[in-house]
Amino acid sequence: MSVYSVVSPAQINAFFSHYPLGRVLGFSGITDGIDNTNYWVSTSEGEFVLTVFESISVSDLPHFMALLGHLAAQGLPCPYPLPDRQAQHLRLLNHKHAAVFRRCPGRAVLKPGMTHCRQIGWHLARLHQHTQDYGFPIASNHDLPGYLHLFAKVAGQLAVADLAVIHEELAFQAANSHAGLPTGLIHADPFRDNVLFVGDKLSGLLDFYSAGKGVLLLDLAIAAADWCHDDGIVNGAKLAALLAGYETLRPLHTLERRLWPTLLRAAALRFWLSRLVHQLHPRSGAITQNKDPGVFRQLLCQYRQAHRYS
Ligand SMILES: Nc1ncnc2c1ncn2[C@@H]1O[C@H](COP(=O)(O)OP(=O)(O)OP(=O)(O)O)[C@@H](O)[C@H]1O
Ligand SMILES: N[C@@H](CCO)C(=O)O
Repeated sequence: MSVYSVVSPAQINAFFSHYPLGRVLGFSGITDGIDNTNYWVSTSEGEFVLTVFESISVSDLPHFMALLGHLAAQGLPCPYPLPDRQAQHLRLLNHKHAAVFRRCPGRAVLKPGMTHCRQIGWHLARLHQHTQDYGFPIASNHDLPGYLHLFAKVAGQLAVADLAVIHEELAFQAANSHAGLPTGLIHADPFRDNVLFVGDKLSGLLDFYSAGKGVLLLDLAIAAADWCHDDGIVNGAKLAALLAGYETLRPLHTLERRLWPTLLRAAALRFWLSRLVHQLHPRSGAITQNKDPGVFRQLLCQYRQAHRYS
């Protein structure tokens, strides 16, 4: 998260007065993440997170709020928007839509081990199972047109060597369609900073604002891109643990197994491109993060090398 919308104590107090959540005792901006503005808020009733939505379209927001309610009702460890005194889940703050969530226990694990990789795999399978019949109306942009859209934003500013890798990879992805793979609701951003653990137990799966209908296996490939390497060096044992955790609940189909190396490459390409967009077109904000795009270039090159010899 970054803080783009700066709010005053008076605004926070006024905002929270619409909720039956007690008296505000203090608040501070959260620096993790990129897309929305988040604040920790302590009240006399407990610990909360206030999210000010910065870029999600107003027409999409109710769908995300309903999805979070559905996931929580299914017993997934996901924060859901708390209702205000009028039973509304969204309110305006500084002319932007905002919502309040209970703060989940736990911390993000920055150096995950096998158990963590296994658990995120298992929870993604659980997410996919519990949303099988959930009609989510938003399509994921994790597909070739989405990659091309991101690439168009940065192509003019890239080094020749990077352009060559990206062009080759886009051509490879175009020639290896994901058609026929099982689809459903995907989280699309199951990065380490969106997952909390208490000890070795997963206690929070956060940030569903990239979710959409897409290829299920992409969720695993995206998780692999963030969880299954050690400082940019692919860790095969962690990849195996991620897959094993997932397959405990949902064994992969033959086509999914065949396309796994292709999807690993797609996920690395996607986050290389999206981080380049953030780096080369930064948004202004009071506290903002810039994450390294290079790690995904490095992963993509390793995946390509491994795929060539597989
Ligand atoms: N309900 C919650 N409980 C505990 N921590 C939370 C909660 N909601 C958000 N956070 C914290 O705030 C951070 C940012 O939240 P979130 O990931 O939703 O923001 P974002 O800007 O949408 O991020 P991203 O760039 O990953 O899309 C999380 O990494 C987590 O540390
Ligand atoms: N998790 C993504 C940002 C998602 O918007 C990244 O680290 O690049």
